[in-house]
Amino acid sequence: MPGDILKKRKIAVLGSRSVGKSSLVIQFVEDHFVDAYYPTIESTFSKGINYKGVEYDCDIIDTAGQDEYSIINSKHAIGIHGYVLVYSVASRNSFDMVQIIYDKIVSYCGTQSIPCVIVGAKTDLPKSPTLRQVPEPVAKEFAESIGASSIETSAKQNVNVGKVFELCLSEIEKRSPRNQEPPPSSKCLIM
Ligand SMILES: Nc1nc2c(ncn2[C@@H]2O[C@H](COP(=O)(O)OP(=O)(O)OP(=O)(O)O)[C@@H](O)[C@H]2O)c(=O)[nH]1
Repeated sequence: MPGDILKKRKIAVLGSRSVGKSSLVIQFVEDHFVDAYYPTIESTFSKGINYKGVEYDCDIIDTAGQDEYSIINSKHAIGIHGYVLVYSVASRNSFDMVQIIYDKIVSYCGTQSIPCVIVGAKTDLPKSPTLRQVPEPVAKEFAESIGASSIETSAKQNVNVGKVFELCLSEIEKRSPRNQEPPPSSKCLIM
């Protein structure tokens, strides 16, 4: 049925190495925390997400950690509906990397903005506020500047994990054509 096809969503999770992308996805899909570190090549997980009463069949693509030399290619763009860009609140470099990745995706896709959630992971890690390298308002300001949502999470303590994917669906649905107001010039005037 055409209605079923519309409810399939693909979400790509990107960020620097070891920021907690796999842990976030595994906590969400499989309900447990992975303490060990296994660098990811690429894995796709499937999960049904009920958002605002609608069931979405989501493919969540957990990608390999990126650095400034990594290249965005078609698998990061074609068929992807929304992005989860992850940094660690204990690593300023990983936050800078999120901004680089965002610019690369926008430039690869040739659009002005993309449906995206900026995620500050590992909030349980800085044992004192002085060990935190990315203050929440800084990330919020960046997210607002690009029209994205932002949230902080701990996969270890299962804080805000489900919220990440709800926000991502919300960003995707906000931009879906049927939720857009037609531009004023194309509005029909019934006489
Ligand atoms: N304290 C704490 N550690 C975490 C959290 N999330 C992930 N980690 C740890 O950070 C390490 C890296 O986590 P991964 O989820 O493998 O990171 P990744 O971003 O998928 O790494 P790549 O595959 O290299 O890109 C692991 O040892 C995790 O246990 C968290 O919320 N809190």
